[in-house]
Amino acid sequence: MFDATCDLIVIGAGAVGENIADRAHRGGLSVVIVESELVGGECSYWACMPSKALITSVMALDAAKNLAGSREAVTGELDVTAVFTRRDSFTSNWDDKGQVDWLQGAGIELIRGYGRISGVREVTVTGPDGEVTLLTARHAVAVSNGTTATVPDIPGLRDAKPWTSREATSSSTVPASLVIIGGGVVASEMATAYSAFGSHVTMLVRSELLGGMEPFAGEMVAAALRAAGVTILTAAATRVDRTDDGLIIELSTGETLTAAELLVATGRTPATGDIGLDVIGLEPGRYLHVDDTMRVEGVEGGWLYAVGDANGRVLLTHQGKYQARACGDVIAARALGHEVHDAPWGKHVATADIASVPSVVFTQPEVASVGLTAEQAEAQHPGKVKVVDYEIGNVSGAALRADGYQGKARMVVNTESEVLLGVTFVGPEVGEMIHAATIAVVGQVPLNRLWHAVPAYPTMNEVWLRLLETYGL
Ligand SMILES: Cc1cc2nc3c(=O)[nH]c(=O)nc-3n(C[C@H](O)[C@H](O)[C@H](O)COP(=O)(O)OP(=O)(O)OC[C@H]3O[C@@H](n4cnc5c(N)ncnc54)[C@H](O)[C@@H]3O)c2cc1C
Ligand SMILES: NC(=O)c1ccc[n+]([C@@H]2O[C@H](COP(=O)([O-])OP(=O)(O)OC[C@H]3O[C@@H](n4cnc5c(N)ncnc54)[C@H](O)[C@@H]3O)[C@@H](O)[C@H]2O)c1
Repeated sequence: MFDATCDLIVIGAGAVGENIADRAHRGGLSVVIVESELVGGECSYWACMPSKALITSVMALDAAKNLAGSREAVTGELDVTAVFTRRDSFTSNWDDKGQVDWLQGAGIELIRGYGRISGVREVTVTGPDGEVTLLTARHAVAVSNGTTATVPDIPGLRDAKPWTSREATSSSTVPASLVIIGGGVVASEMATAYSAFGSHVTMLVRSELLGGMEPFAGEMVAAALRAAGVTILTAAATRVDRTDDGLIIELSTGETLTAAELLVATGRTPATGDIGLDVIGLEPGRYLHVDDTMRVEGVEGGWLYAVGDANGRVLLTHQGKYQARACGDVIAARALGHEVHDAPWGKHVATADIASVPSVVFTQPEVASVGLTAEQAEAQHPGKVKVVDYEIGNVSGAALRADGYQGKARMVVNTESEVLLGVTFVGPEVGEMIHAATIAVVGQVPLNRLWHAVPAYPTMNEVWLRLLETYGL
């Protein structure tokens, strides 16, 4: 057994773990990071990057088809093999050498293997060949080991070995027909991609698409998917069997579907089932509850942190990396006796997780949002909320971008303080517009000052002017 001591041990070298390690090392600590699969994690190889690489070509083709003049130049079909090849380049063909080199350059020690907490500030790593390494941290252990796809307990489903997001984002073949269980973000994005690749896609949903967002977002995405040939059924799978001819899916409605492939996109499960949480009195298999500095609650001595997907606060890479910057910095500050800035919006807390999370759903149309929906705002600020809607297609910049541009913008205003609580844009290419909204929400910019942020003409950002005019400015 090899023993090593360092200041900080990070379990999981996804985007989040890399950032914790980097910030803590820059802050003056020695750091060992443990990774059981590929350095770079889910986002780099089976989530954000490959899924977006698949969809971008679909969007570019749609953009060309939606403009007279360009439309006439589109004489062929999407080259799906070329799309897969381009996707493979974004995953470096599932080779993490580039990220390992980056870790080395940053001065962070990598131990390959599966890490388990085996005592106070102690992690035991089982390597790929069974070799065991005992790591001891002088100051802290950070868990950033992510989540795995949830596979619900539907009779026959596990035995049928369905696709999860991993297979959907890494496949180099297009099933002739694809049934997707779920109506969330993964389901909607993959339905967009695979229907464009020529698969006959059927989504099995419980209710509207993209639950938790403004209802018009799910409605517009559903309408576009239907127009693209996707069937959306409000039904549950009650039994699944894989046969030599594909999958047979029995539904709660009494119908039976057959499909070449089945994708399960029903959310995520924390990967905390087998990382030794029981050794320190925590319940395995659950998200680790943390304070705003990412310190796990209920651990004596406060040496354990959980960051990114592992704490379940927000399952998005950019928020996880934001938490990681705060966490890496605060671990270094606490270790070295420096001042800790843990008041809301301080350097060492992830306040934006609560107040203003931006996200973009890469469907066609895109959904870009930040902060609260109208319903959430009304629940938190009863009687003090005004909702302003505007058709983005009425803005010159949008009309120029696509013939017959269809899109909708909503801003949710606190009428007492006259600041924005939330913004949602739905439409082609709105993803790039959301950062202005994030700045306005985080900065709590008063509307009468936002009025002076004049959008350039003729860009789609002129929707801001129209929203403010509609509000009454
Ligand atoms: C299909 C899909 C598309 C997505 N698209 C987006 C997007 O466009 N934008 C966005 O912001 N978010 C997106 N997400 C969410 C995003 O992927 C996650 O929020 C992000 O990957 C979380 O990062 P993480 O570092 O916390 O965890 P992960 O990326 O899951 O990394 C955890 C790492 O820990 C390792 N590990 C696990 N257990 C151990 C152990 N015991 N010992 C050692 N190593 C261990 C794993 O191998 C992994 O490398 C998407 C998710 C999915 C499923
Ligand atoms: N563009 C992006 O930023 C992006 C893209 C993909 C994923 N993500 C992140 O990854 C996370 C996981 O995505 P996801 O789509 O798997 O989860 P999700 O929470 O977005 O959607 C889960 C869907 O599955 C349904 N569902 C849950 N249990 C079910 C069951 N037993 N039977 C049938 N349906 C069931 C839900 O009703 C919902 O429609 C998301 O929370 C999101 O934060 C982000």
